[in-house]
Amino acid sequence: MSSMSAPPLEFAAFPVSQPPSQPYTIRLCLRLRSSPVVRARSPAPRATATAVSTRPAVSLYGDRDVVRLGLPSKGRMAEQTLSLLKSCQLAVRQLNPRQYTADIPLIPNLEVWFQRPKDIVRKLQSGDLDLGIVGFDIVSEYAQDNDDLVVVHDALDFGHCRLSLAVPKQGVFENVNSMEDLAKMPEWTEERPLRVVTGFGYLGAKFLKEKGLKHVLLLSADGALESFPPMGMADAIVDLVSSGTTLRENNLKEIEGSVVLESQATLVASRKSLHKRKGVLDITHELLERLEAHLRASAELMVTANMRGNSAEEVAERVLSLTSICGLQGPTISPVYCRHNDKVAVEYYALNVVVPQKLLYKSIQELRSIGGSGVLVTKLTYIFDEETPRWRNLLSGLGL
Ligand SMILES: Nc1ncnc2c1ncn2[C@@H]1O[C@H](COP(=O)(O)OP(=O)(O)OP(=O)(O)O)[C@@H](O)[C@H]1O
Ligand SMILES: O=P(O)(O)OC[C@H]1O[C@H](OP(=O)(O)OP(=O)(O)O)[C@H](O)[C@@H]1O
Ligand SMILES: [Mg+2]
Repeated sequence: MSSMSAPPLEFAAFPVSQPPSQPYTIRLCLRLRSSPVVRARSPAPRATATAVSTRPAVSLYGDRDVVRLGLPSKGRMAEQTLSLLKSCQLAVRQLNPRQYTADIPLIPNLEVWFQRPKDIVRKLQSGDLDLGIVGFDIVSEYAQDNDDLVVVHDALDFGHCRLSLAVPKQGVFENVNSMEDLAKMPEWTEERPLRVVTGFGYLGAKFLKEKGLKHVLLLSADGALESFPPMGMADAIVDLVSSGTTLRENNLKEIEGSVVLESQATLVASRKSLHKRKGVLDITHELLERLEAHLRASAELMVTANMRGNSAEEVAERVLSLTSICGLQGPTISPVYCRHNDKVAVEYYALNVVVPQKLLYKSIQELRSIGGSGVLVTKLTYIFDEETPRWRNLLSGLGL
């Protein structure tokens, strides 16, 4: 668990028109950490002999030929990202675990950079990265609805979680079961607003405004948020939920309509890079094809079985009568030739069929019931379709 960032009022939602010391009602005009308002509240720096700039590093967009992919350097997404790429034959080669750079030998013109998830989004926006794998929550929070970033694959099938508001189960919230109930509570006033702590200032503020909450003070922290209400430091939280265990263990509950956003890992790209940097579009195409084909394949298994029969058609009739087996286009049935009394004969047919993983056992039982034997089951690496709709959508979104 990471520690809380201090101070929690970093993006307190005070109105622009009033100084922060006055009573405030949320107007949802957030000042993020490095905002002028926050800086204006710190004492002015003393003049020193050396001028030190604290501006963010500035990139020179056009300065490189190599394409850059940002991957999470830490946290729960890091390992799963590498393992997904490995399953797509795109193993990442990192010479030293402390190095932030690596490569994927199969794609020569690609550099991998390990970064914190939010920095992946920021660097995609600044042009220092071209592609990245990061949770949709982070994309939505840090890209803030502008269209510099393009989500190339929105469902990489790991890092599933939701961003949700939660309140204590007991006390004033005991009978609060929906966002409407929360918005109607008389307890929250200009003088005593509902204090909501979150690491998602942009999404949190937008959501609370959409839900019609009037008197809200948004507080910023980025770890162990579930401890804030029991410690009396906040009334509610907006945080990620996966199994729900952390909420439950801290006596918090989600309420109806409290989900801000559903999230999982995504492949994102910089729109500008897709348009302008040589090689980005081709690499994106290859990554997308491999990821889609692999994810599709990972839900299926290839089943091979021997079937006794008089003809391929007769075997096909029996197989197609089964409910669990239909294959991608239908089963492939081919004769198995063997020598019988010096003559080549066909007694068996080999059946090849792709079966959904969850129907495997049922298919085996059904195959046996129609005379199937010697059943082999193989994992599939890829199922490539003719063209991925995501690629078509990407091109049309780019106007290509
Ligand atoms: N409980 C969870 N279950 C599944 N996925 C999660 C969960 N919490 C977060 N995620 C996803 O994983 C991403 C990274 O979360 P993680 O907790 O590893 O990093 P972090 O919160 O930024 O860092 P840290 O927890 O080390 O402060 C999140 O942005 C989200 O997409
Ligand atoms: O619903 P659950 O499965 O219990 O998961 C939810 C918790 O997971 C994340 O915390 P994390 O472990 O990343 O710690 P953090 O608060 O320090 O980020 C998230 O911020 C929640 O606290
Ligand atoms: Mg975390």
